[in-house]
Amino acid sequence: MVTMVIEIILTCIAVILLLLYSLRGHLGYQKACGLGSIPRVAPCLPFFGNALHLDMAQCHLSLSDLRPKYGQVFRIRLFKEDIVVLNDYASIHDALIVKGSDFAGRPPMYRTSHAERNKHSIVWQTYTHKLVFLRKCVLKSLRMYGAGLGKLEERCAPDMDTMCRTIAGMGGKPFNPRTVIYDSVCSVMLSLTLGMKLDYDSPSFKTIQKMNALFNDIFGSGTARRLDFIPLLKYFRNDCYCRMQEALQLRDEFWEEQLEKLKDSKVDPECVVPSLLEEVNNNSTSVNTASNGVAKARSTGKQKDDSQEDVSVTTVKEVFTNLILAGTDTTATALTCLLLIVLHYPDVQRRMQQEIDSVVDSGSTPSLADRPYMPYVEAVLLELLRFISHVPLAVPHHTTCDTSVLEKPVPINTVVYINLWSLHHDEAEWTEPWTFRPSRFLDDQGKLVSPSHKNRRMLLPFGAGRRVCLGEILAKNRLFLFASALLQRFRFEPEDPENMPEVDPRSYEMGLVLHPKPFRLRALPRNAV
Ligand code: HEM
Repeated sequence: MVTMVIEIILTCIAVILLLLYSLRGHLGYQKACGLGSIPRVAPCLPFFGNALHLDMAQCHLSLSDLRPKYGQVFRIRLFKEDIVVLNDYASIHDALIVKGSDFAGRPPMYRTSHAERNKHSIVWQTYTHKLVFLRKCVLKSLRMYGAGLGKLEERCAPDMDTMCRTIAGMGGKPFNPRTVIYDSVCSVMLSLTLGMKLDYDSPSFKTIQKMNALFNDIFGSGTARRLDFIPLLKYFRNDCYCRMQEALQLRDEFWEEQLEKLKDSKVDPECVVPSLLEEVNNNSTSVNTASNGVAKARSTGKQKDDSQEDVSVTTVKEVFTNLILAGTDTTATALTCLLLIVLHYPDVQRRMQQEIDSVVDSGSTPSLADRPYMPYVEAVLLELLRFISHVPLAVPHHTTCDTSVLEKPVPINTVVYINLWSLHHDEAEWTEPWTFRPSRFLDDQGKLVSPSHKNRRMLLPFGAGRRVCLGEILAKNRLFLFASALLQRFRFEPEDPENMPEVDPRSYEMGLVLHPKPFRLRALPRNAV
């Protein structure tokens, strides 16, 4: 009896505390916190905030709908968290470029801090010396300049060839292009990061596909976010939590299998994973040296800082997972969307093919050296990234100090969403934003407008500033190589011209990135090669 009374009292205290906590926002707490000058979206309910009024599965659409009423910068509340949303070029530029490091953090989230992933990751780590160091290492290994570009072509060639042969093998019958494109893009990513190729049918390749699919669910589905707000759900067999455990297990299995192979002399030592592992080896050597009382120095003789010392095998594993995930779904989806778009805009397909045929010798495949001579193809790729904006809210940012956006104060540790979707579909800036129109990026002579042209400045599909996408140059080059090879070799036609799948990106579904609904097409060989 006494126990029951105690339990009831404790439950009442817990409920009162919870209510008081969730009412803080309504009692002027936010004003005290310094977000008072940024309009807050209503209705903001106790405990839930705006969570019940936003479509969490298509948050970019809900947030963009709020812009006419609340302006370019507003804030929403999801459970106990206030989130500032930046919706136009002026505010995004101010935060990411002018204020740079102030907005370069990442918020702590249960899904990313589980198993301490955010301490090792590039995508999820907040703005630390270690992050800056890791970004530098990866960029150096990817080498998207000079001779590095030749290497990229070499690494892409076998997978592009497999992709085109598989498509040709369909013999003009309708098929869903997603899988074949996805496998080729994923294989290039594995070869760029590990420095070796995996067979598409190998168990290791299948493990990666499965791991990617699980992470896609974990970060894509709106309901998965509940775990960040209510981590206790993990004790109730929460779906997202179970998937997270499974994905990490697959990642570890893959890693155990590959680690031995990575010691093989055939592996390119300059690729991301081997070169980071080398860094770890150097660290352990120098730590041992330091513990013997000798000066703390790397094998190269240079002084090193804490950020380098902190790089462990766990870090390498996490960076590898980041690159495979971020580098596959984004590019594969953009290419799949391009095929859907050319079904709807046959004139775009014809003009791309005319340009490719006029620049590339018959018998050769397009190379990166051809890029400057193909302004129309370039304009199509820019318009593709604007039109689909398939990373619509970028990755959440977090303020690293008390700062401001467009002179409105924003306190330290505030979550900030960069609404690229709204930026790229703003009717005041883009004429007919829901129409696919590559000519926005061309001048009267059909040349690509300069990077300082308003339309190019306002196009930020990779974000900007300190956390700009690490794969931006790789992605642009790979999109060019894959897109021009596909259009050189095939004419794409709808399976059923009367019943074409929707091209409007407002109909796409959210995963890790936005995806069009599955569709089928016919690929008819052209005779250019
Ligand atoms: C069409 C292709 C791609 C698009 C549209 C895209 C877009 C983005 C965006 C919007 C962000 C978030 C920027 C921010 O936080 O403000 C990002 C981050 C990132 N992307 Fe990409 N991306 C693409 C391809 C790639 C590729 C191929 C790689 C592989 C190297 C990659 C690796 C990353 C990484 C590691 C980050 C996290 C950077 C950080 O947090 O410091 N992405 N990407």
